[in-house]
Amino acid sequence: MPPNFDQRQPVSYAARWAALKNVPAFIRMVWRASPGLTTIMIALRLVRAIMPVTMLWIGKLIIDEVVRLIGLDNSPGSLTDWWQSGLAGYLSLLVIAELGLALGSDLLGRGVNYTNALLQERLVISLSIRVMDHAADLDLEDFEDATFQDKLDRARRITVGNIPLLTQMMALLQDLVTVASFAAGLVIFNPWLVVLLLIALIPAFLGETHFNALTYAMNYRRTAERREMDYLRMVGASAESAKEVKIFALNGFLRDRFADLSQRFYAENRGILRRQLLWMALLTGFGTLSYYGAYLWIIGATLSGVLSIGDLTFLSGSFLRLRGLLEGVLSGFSGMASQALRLDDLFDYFNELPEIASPADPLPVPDPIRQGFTFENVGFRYPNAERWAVRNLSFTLRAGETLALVGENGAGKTTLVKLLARLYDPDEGRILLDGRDLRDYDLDQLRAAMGVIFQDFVRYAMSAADNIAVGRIEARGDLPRIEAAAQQSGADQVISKLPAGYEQMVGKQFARGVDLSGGEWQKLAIARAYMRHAQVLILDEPTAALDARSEFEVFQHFKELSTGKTAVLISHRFSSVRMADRILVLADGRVEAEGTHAELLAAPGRYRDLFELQAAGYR
Ligand SMILES: Nc1ncnc2c1ncn2[C@@H]1O[C@H](COP(=O)(O)OP(=O)(O)OP(=O)(O)O)[C@@H](O)[C@H]1O
Repeated sequence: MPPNFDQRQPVSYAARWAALKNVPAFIRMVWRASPGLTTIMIALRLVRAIMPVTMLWIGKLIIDEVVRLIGLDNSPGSLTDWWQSGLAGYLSLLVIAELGLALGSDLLGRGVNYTNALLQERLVISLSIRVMDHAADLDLEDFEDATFQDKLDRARRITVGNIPLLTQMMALLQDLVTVASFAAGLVIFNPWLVVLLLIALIPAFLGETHFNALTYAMNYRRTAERREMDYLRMVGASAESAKEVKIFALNGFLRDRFADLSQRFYAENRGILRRQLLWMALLTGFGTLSYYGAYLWIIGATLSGVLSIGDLTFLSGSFLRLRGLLEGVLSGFSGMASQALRLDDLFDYFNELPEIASPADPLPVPDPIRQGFTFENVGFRYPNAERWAVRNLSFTLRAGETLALVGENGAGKTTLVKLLARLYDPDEGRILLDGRDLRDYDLDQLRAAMGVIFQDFVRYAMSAADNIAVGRIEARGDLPRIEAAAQQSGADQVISKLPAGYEQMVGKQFARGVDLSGGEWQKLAIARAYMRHAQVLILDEPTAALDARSEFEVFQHFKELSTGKTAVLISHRFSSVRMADRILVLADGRVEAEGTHAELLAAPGRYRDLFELQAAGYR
């Protein structure tokens, strides 16, 4: 196994910021996950946002009132005297209000955390469901594309665990409102204070952004080296490589290579850090100067009586908090940009649209099918494949017949079945059902009319009953029907040996699961086909792991149960194939010969050769 280190391609600084474009769509997703919780969350955050300025303002009123009371002639001495004099009524109200706000702020904080946790859960659930639903709509072809698989994998990973962007976005909203409320407070006293504040912050902010961009660009430029360093670190100290590193005494080599790379990195990084140190010292110094300029004005105005002592505390408090808040807002945007970048994967995935779908005005699938399916010069190539999997394929699958497909590995048998079930559409030619193109029919009805069991059927880590019920999931609660299907495929014998019978959990993924042999799994899978009243039954070699007797029995059952139905079976065993009404011999994606077993054996050709080869093995 290759050492596991982050292989994601990084993006440029500009692209990172551009990812903020995803935020509106993200907000819609949050809203859709839970309109109620989103509203409560925003309301709580908004109330919380204006609390700091309100508390500071009441603090100012308290100080002004205290100063006024102290200045009174004959002011009472102790707190009790004050209380009895009735002079401190307004002050008491203010203090109670301040206390109430402090308690309320705590409570609100907890409310925000609670709502946030619930909303996170709702969002993860709703996104996971959307990812699953969307996967069900997409074409099989998409799943065979490596780029798409990466996309799907990353989209799925986003929906596991918390989504930090949600919390970041809400916290940023709250901080922005708090900033606005403090700034409004400053404007009331003197609009120039806001200007001074901006002068104090903007140069430092620009400087910080510039150096962040430089560091980011350096990391971006050195991606290859950084990944090599990660790789060396992994190989140098991991369980997978420990054996070889010891045997070949590679430690010194790996360490020197790592040290060499990191030294170059270090030198460049130090250069940036030095310049940052100088510039930032200057710019923040400038900021501090204008901050104290504002402070000077505030003190001056207080001394000259324009401002009260309460105003002084309010303004200096506001100034101090605004500085911290604005820095937080700026880094909040930057954090949001990185998180929003991860959403690209999710949106890319959601933007992928299926090509195989029902037409606008679909035909109903005929019941019963009268003529059957006709392949007319069908050609199909898998995505990104050079070779045609099938080409110039022409034949008819007649309604009511049992057709066997034979051919060597890679001849195109499974591909033919996938085309028949419209898991893919042909690239050339067409497939007709009762004279009309397969693409004109309702896709859901078409799939419902077919029971296909593939050679690589899924082994569900669920109960034995559910493993059969997946063939017709609506009938999951219908045990007699499940039992009948099991009996028809021979799965009933497997299930009777399980400790918990039909309720037995199979597969080893979960505790209490009992694993089955390949042949036993196949019997469960084949029962799925009998769960549906399909007009067309297809068994694509799901019997490979069955012993000869079981396969014979399975196919005999299949033949009996498919009387009057259209059936296709794929097998490499001639004992099974010969039961079919007609046999198609495929080679290189085309029909090479067709006929009954007897007809095909009578003439020289691939069928006879293969048959004799197999027969020789048993002699
Ligand atoms: N998902 C895929 N992507 C690319 N090529 C594929 C894919 N599946 C099959 N092929 C190719 O298409 C050709 C036909 O494959 P197909 O699976 O239809 O053969 P088959 O006759 O069913 O073979 P087998 O007897 O081994 O099951 C082969 O050359 C195969 O390599």
